[in-house]
Amino acid sequence: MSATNGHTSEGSRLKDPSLFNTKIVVGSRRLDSHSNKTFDVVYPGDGKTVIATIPECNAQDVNDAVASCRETFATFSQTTARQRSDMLRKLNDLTLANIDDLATLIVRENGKTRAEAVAEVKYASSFLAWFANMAEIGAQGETIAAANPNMRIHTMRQPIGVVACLLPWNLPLAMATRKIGPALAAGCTCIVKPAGETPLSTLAFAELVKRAGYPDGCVNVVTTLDNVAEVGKAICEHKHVRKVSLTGSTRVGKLIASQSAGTLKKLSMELGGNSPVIVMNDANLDKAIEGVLMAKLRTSGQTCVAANRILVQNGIHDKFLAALKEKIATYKQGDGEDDSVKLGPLITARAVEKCRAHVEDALSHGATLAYGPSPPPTPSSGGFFYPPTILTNLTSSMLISSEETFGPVVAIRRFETEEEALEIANDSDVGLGAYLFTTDLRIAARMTAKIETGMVGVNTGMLSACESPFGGVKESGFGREGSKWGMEEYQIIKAVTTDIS
Ligand SMILES: NC(=O)C1=CN([C@@H]2O[C@H](COP(=O)(O)OP(=O)(O)OC[C@H]3O[C@@H](n4cnc5c(N)ncnc54)[C@H](OP(=O)(O)O)[C@@H]3O)[C@@H](O)[C@H]2O)C=CC1
Ligand SMILES: O=C(O)CCCC(=O)O
Repeated sequence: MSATNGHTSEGSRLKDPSLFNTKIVVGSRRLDSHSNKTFDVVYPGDGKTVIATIPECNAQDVNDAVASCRETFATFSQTTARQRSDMLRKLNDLTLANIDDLATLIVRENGKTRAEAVAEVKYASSFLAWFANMAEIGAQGETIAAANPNMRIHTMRQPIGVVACLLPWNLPLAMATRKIGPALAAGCTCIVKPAGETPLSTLAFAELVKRAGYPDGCVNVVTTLDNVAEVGKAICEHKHVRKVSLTGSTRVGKLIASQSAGTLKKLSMELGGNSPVIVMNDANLDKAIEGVLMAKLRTSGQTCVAANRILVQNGIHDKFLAALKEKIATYKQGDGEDDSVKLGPLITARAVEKCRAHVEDALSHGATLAYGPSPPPTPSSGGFFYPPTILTNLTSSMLISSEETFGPVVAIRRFETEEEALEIANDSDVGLGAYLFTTDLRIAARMTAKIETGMVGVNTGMLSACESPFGGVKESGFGREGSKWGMEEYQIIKAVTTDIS
């Protein structure tokens, strides 16, 4: 890669440069990898500036990190739920106190706009606050009415052990706290692997974990880009890792599941989506446009709940399209630090290429380009940008109907009846999010019950909140994050039976 090496000055962008960390975390130590190799983190906004050089880990680094997590688990698992609640509150205070620096790191490693990065830190913080509250509530056991009068049965909830948190690059800090927060609340210790593209916010967060007073080894971090196959396998096959939580693609989810089978780990899989949006004739047009743009363009279209197939009923189709074109034209694309910019770049040149391939495939199968450049642009040297694009006349035969695009491409399909919309929406191997716009409560009640996804937004383009269970069905995975169920994923239920005769 041709690169401008700018990372020596990168830390000076932060108010607290000591949050700019480029070493892995193993217990009290900040280390290079056993491999002595490194990889570069590149700023997606120009596609060439190297903002950090990070250790390329191998299986030995994983083993060291797990050993440290295991050693700490012996004592950390014995802390009280109230102590863990207090520690998480302190960690949340530190996260919010460093919101500007964390947002800067997210803008630089991911490319999203500063407003989005600040929103992400707040979202990340909400999981810490939520699980600080849940630490005590979620630790409660139950008394069971035993059939045998001589027996007393009660349950206790205990931390499952060392957990692995495998993070995506699209919301690097929020997905870190959505996993690390409940793990620490439950009394687990964590080996965290951020995505290779976005390790900096995780490494900064690990420093805050230390400052919050957590024992060394509660949160260890290993980093990799090119050696992810070896590192991922070492984590999944390690007998002392008892649980893996992944947010990533369905392809990688299947790999992790098969690699974890030999040690029968508990798994949480938050995988890819292909979210349908259904806009009914009676929808409030302003709300539908606002919701579609939110669901489509957040993080430049790179979320697993991004609207991928926009199904619009015939009676409102043309009005909807005209309003959408007008509104999308106001989305300025560019450098995330520019306040007037609403859309940042994509994460890599590969992501730009995926958008181009989806648009080209749709056009070759009869779609119409309603908005955006023609021909579809290829990755250029000026950053990983793909311009906002609207396609109409989407059909099932197009790639975009079966694969998430992960970019700012809005693909619209007409439908006539409620049944037809449901059939198209459910014609997918995955089922994570779905959105419905209607002002008729009867339609909403019927359709939300029949949509095959883990989450449905009605008259909103935003499904995500720390208090709401996040997760999917079908090949979007299993397990729920956030909410009152999120901590259970990191616990075992132990039943204790006592003979009192
Ligand atoms: N649900 C979600 O939030 C996400 C969905 N995706 C989907 O995947 C598509 C492709 O994106 P891309 O980044 O290439 O996706 P990949 O499937 O290559 O990677 C997704 C994540 O899994 C990690 N990973 C890859 N291989 C392994 C492995 N063998 N063991 C453990 N972890 C692994 C990656 O880490 P690393 O970056 O270090 O390679 C990354 O964090 C996107 O267009 C999108 O559709 C992608 C990311 C997040
Ligand atoms: O998997 C993702 O894309 C990240 C989660 C998005 C969200 O929480 O809204």
